[in-house]
Amino acid sequence: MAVLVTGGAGYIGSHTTIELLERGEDVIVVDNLQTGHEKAVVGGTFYLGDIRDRSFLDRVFSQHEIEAVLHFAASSLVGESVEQPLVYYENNVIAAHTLLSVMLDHGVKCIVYSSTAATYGEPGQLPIREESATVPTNPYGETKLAVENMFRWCDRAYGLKSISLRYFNAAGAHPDGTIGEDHDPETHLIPIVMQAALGQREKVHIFGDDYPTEDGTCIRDYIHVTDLANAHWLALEHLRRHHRSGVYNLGNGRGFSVKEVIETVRDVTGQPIQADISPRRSGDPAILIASPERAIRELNWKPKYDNLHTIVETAWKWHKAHPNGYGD
Ligand SMILES: NC(=O)c1ccc[n+]([C@@H]2O[C@H](COP(=O)([O-])OP(=O)(O)OC[C@H]3O[C@@H](n4cnc5c(N)ncnc54)[C@H](O)[C@@H]3O)[C@@H](O)[C@H]2O)c1
Ligand SMILES: O=c1ccn([C@@H]2O[C@H](COP(=O)(O)OP(=O)(O)O[C@H]3O[C@H](CO)[C@H](O)[C@H](O)[C@H]3O)[C@@H](O)[C@H]2O)c(=O)[nH]1
Repeated sequence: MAVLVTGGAGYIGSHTTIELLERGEDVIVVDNLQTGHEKAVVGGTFYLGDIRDRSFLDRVFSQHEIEAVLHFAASSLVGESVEQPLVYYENNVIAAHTLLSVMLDHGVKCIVYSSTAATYGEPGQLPIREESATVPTNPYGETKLAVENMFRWCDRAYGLKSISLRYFNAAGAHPDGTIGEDHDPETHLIPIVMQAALGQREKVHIFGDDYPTEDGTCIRDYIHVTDLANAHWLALEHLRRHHRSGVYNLGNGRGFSVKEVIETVRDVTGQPIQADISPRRSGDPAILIASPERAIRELNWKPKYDNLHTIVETAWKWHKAHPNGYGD
């Protein structure tokens, strides 16, 4: 039996593919490479194709005996989602609908899903627990939540079992430095600061220093991509054993400000890194910190890279060796 990974050529999907291969799983990756890289897929069977294409998916499900799906494929830029909501409804919601109906046609009833802290919107209380209100403030979070809800109803109607993993800020790279984050355009803070350390950007723009935090900059909960990958394996095992759907936060439960992140990158890289204060980026909540208690308790998840310094070190190893990402 095989595990199908949609979006397995992307940042988090490629790290999870390695984790699955190391666990002895038979892995099938499907990706249309809209933001992913074939070079990031280091094993398993790769199919170039789009999950919105029902006949393509049908062929993959007919050729392999698929037991479960890990669903990463999506569009995931918050700003872009505000400008092009219909693109997000199509690639996140309609695509998930196609995937689910093909899965059910082939009797596959087990899925682990990449959800996000963006499903919560502006948090009412910290740390954020899974039962906190979900009021997304952008189409990205809205479409991710819509798919979680689709799973809930499909469990009731068809017995589909799903685990939705709400990641906070994915960061870092595989500790061996062979795969890492490569997005174009890059919008995430840590790779942007790395680009400044490499001299590829003159400076980092800090989006606002008038937030209600100690140093005025936004606070986020950075979680290592390898710890996310491991959580997917644990979620899959949980579904295999308990056949019970659930929603889990994945974060370290500790927050760091934008200024603290930049300072840590200065420390790790030894580069001075210029930064200026720019206007706020619209839609940024001041503080997002997870309560990861449920995942620790129920999935037996133990994040290994739980300090920012180590997270940044792994990112630096990747960026230093691959200054042009997979284009090298
Ligand atoms: N990076 C983060 O901090 C973060 C945080 C929360 C949630 N997520 C979610 O995790 C998942 C992976 O994120 P990532 O950062 O690895 O993104 P990514 O863009 O690197 O990976 C997404 C992959 O999916 C592929 N893809 C997109 N649409 C497709 C389609 N229609 N058919 C086939 N392949 C398609 C892309 O080519 C890419 O390889 C996404 O669902 C994202 O919403 C990411
Ligand atoms: O050049 C930059 C880039 C980012 N930031 C700041 O750094 C923090 C982190 O920003 P990222 O873009 O790295 O991450 P986000 O917190 O915006 O987004 C992440 O968390 C979201 C959930 O809220 C989504 O899941 C999204 O996919 C995921 O990347 C934010 O305060 C942002 O304003 C800067 O100051 N300058």
